[in-house]
Amino acid sequence: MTRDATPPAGNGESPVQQVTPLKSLGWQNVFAQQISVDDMHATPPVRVTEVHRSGLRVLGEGIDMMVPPRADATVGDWLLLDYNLPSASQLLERKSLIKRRAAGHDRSVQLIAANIDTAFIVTSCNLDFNVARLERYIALAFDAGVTPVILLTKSDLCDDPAPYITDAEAISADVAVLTLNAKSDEPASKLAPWCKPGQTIAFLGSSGVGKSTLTNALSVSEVAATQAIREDDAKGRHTTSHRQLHILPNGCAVLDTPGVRELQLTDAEEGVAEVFSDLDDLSTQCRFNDCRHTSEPGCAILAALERGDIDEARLSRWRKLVAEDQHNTASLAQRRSKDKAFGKMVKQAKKLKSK
Ligand SMILES: Nc1nc2c(ncn2[C@@H]2O[C@H](COP(=O)(O)OP(=O)(O)OP(=O)(O)O)[C@@H](O)[C@H]2O)c(=O)[nH]1
Ligand SMILES: [Zn+2]
Repeated sequence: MTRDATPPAGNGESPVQQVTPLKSLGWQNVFAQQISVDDMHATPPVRVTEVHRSGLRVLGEGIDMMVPPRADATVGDWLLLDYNLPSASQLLERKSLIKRRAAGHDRSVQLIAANIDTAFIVTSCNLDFNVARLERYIALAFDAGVTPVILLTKSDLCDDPAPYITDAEAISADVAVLTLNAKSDEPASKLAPWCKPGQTIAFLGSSGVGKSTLTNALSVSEVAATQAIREDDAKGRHTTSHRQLHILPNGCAVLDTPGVRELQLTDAEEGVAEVFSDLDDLSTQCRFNDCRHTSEPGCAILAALERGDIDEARLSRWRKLVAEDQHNTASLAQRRSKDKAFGKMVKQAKKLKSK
């Protein structure tokens, strides 16, 4: 897969052209192709804009209602609304999906958000800035099929943002890096290339980095609550209570996710390989297929390290991400096979009972 850091091309719309209600909700050709014109009337498309325990809030053309909760849908998803039996509404195939391993002992996958076009990975020009965390978010975005853009906030609060920019730009040639003061009028103009009608964007990052401030800056009205930050530790308090999809005045949708503090990678092997594509390519030259690049003879990675061609710290972050991803993926596989075995047992027990 090749990528570049250029923003999405305009969908042919001119500024004067009216943005339809569906388009401002993020309706695109990839979804339209999944439904016939006749079905558009019988089962109109609706987008999941809020996820609550009691149900999903869906919006469509002239539609704003709650449908029963379902495990297979998340915020950002498109459903073909079945008026008679909303729980039977068809889930449309996704363009992208951000997921993560659920917290706690339950190792199930948690759906975070669907059909995001661009994820702004937000961090500030202060103690929050952490290359390893950025790499994780970027790997996750790549893996989800979402275009990542690094967004460095609070440029006004630091003497010189240049070192942050240099470090961020070194992460991947395929990821654009922006720096701004989220509290100024910069967000609208700097983010404009990605925030077009029909596009869905999201801000990911730690608490207090400015995600709500950015959403507010792009909106006419204040839609997301911001809260004062604790200056001493550069951490903010958690102010986002549930996931929401905000429709901006210009017809772009913002998915405002709760602060994802401890992001774990799940099945993100491809994303990790993309962020570290140089190391991944190099590893194909190792003598052994299953080389762990620790002490194996003929290891191309270790040879490059010795020559000083690769950065040791970056190599160790790569190793850590690969290991973490393998661990999470293995746990999931284990759980799935356990579930399968249990299902089989239940089936057999039922069979025996009915005999
Ligand atoms: N000076 C300055 N302050 C900023 C900037 N971005 C955010 N802030 C301030 O930082 C604090 C936290 O910003 P929020 O937008 O609430 O952060 P958040 O990422 O939404 O935080 P959570 O909702 O907890 O995830 C607020 O007081 C903002 O006004 C910036 O670029 N410059
Ligand atoms: Zn090797």
